[in-house]
Formats: sequence, C-alpha cells, structure tokens
Amino acid sequence: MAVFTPLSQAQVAEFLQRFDVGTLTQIEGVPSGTENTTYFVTTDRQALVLTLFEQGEHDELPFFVDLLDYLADHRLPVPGPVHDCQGVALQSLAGKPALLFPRLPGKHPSSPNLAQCEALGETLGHMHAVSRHFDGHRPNPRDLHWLVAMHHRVLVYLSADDQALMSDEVDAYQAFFGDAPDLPQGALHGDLFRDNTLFDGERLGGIIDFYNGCTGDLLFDLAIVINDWAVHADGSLDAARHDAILRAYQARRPLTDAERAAWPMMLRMTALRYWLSRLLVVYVDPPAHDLTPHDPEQFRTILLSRLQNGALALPEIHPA
Ligand SMILES: Nc1ncnc2c1ncn2[C@@H]1O[C@H](COP(=O)(O)OP(=O)(O)O)[C@@H](O)[C@H]1O
Ligand SMILES: N[C@@H](CCOP(=O)(O)O)C(=O)O
Repeated sequence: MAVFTPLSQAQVAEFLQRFDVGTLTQIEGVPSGTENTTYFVTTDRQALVLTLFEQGEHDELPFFVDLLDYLADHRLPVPGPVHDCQGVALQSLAGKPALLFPRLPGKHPSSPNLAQCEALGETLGHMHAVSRHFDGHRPNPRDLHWLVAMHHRVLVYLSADDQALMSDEVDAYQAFFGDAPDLPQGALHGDLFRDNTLFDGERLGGIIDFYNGCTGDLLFDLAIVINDWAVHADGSLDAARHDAILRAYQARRPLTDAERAAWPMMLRMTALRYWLSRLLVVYVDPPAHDLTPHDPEQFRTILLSRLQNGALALPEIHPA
C-alpha cells in the first residue's frame, strides 16, 4: 500500500478550491508508490495527481518544484507542479507538504522495445542539454562521498568475498575519480528506472518521481539508465537497447572525451550505488511499511557482470 495518509473526498474537494482546476469528481489512492502518499484526483476539467510527502527532507521540496518547473518550461515531458491562484505550488494538506501535478498518460514499460529505448535516450539527452543551465543546487545524495561513508555499514552482513568486492570497488572509484578530469555537470533525475517513466505505446508520456533529483555528474544519470533499461537477467548488457539509448542520447548531447573515459567506471559505480542502497534498506534502515524491499542481489549481479565483461563500445556520434 502507498496511502500512508488517508484523505476524504471532502478534504480533497476543499484543497482543490485553492487552484483553478475545476470541481472534484473522484479520488483514488494509488497502491504502487513506496515513499509518499499518492492519489489520482479527477475534476470536471482534468486528471491530476496529489502527492503528500511522508518522509525525506522537506526543506528540499522547493528544489524539486523549481527543477520540475524549469524542465516543464523547456517542454520536457515531466509533470510541472500545478500552482495555486496565488502562484504557489508547495502546499500543506493533512499536516503534510503537498503538491498537485497533471496526470501524465501511459504505463511503466517492463520490457522496453527499441523505439521506447530511443525515446528515453532522446528525452534524457534533451533534459541534460537544458539542465546544464539550471541554476538550482542540491548535491547528489548518492554520490561517491555517500558510497565511501555508507558502505562500512553493510559490510558486516556480507560474505568475506562480497566484503572484499565492495571495499575494493569503492577504493577503485576513489582512485579513478580522484584523478579524473571534471565531468559535465547539471541537474539529474537520479533514479531513472523504467518504473519512473510512463509510455503511451512508443511515446514517452512522462518522467516522474524526481525526488532523487540533484545536481552533479550528468553521466551518473545515464549510467543508472543503462544498468536498468539495457540489461539481461544475468546482469549482462543488451547491445541493441544499449545502442538505441546511447545513440539517441548523443544526438542531443554528445559525450565528452572525459565522459567516455569514465564510462566503464561509472557503470560499475552506479551498480554498486543500488547494491548498497538496497542492502541498507534490507539490513540497516528498513521502512516502517510492509512493502517488499527491492532485491540487492540484482545489482551485485550487474556489478559483477560489468567487472567481468567491461562496458560495450559506445556507439558513434550522430549530432542532430
Ligand atoms: N504525474 C503523474 N502522472 C501519472 N501517474 C503518476 C504521476 N505521478 C505518480 N504517478 C503514479 O503514482 C505512482 C507512485 O508515484 P511515485 O511518485 O513514484 O511515488 P513514490 O515516491 O511513493 O514511489 C507511480 O508509480 C505512478 O504510477
Ligand atoms: N529505484 C531504487 C529505489 C530508490 O533509491 P534510494 O537510494 O532512494 O533508496 C531501487 O530500485 O532500488
């Protein structure tokens, strides 16, 4: 379940009066979320999504509002928050911070086809081309500093081989990124898995759930995408999906030489980032609700595959 704060029809109807969105006809709790309370809200004029923030740093919400406003203004398929009649987006409802969004069309792709991979790559390249100029700032909460600080907390739960694997990897990232030239910076989604996209057939209807959004290495976002969108069950890369995403991405934002050099290491580091964050959820900081945690093993397998097989060759650049 993901309705942590139940709302009545009357509460939502009164809330909607702050906005110019029409009159409430229906509310429906969304079961699939994991962190926040989400309701689909329908009025006589439009379909909306209401999010109540249950956890996290609430003082970071203005960053997410600014980022979504910025991306929506640049015609990216993201749900730009609805602003009330006074021009304010961030609200309070039932004692929780609340945002209202347009409901975007589509479904999460479990097994994306090549056209969907191309659409995602093209949109992410577009997003990164414009997000380089976004002037907000939020350090990446899952960057190398986080890996260095947090990996000690799970070592005790791992086999001797896995302890060595994790520690050696973190050392290798520190050695590599400590000496590497700076990579292009900008705003990132930070968690662009398939289940944070909505596809209407082959059209990308929207990218949602920007609450890992931050500013940092753009390559970090791209590596997260490849490790989720272009893998087989054994962790190996699917060459056709990999190339479809990276060709379309680079038509919008070609990778620099420094990014190309860092790519194999970034694929490993973002695989370990999820192995670690999932281990932390399972062993160190389990959530209060009873949702089944994501499987850490999946990202250990991906990491081992990147280590054993390296990265695939990056496709040729075809600028638009
Ligand atoms: N703007 C939107 N348009 C359509 N569906 C949405 C939108 N925002 C969220 N959803 C739906 O609600 C679900 C939960 O939202 P999400 O922000 O991912 O919650 P959580 O952070 O709790 O996981 C999503 O998986 C998606 O199905
Ligand atoms: N998509 C992630 C969950 C979000 O990551 P977190 O670091 O914010 O817990 C996953 O599949 O594990």
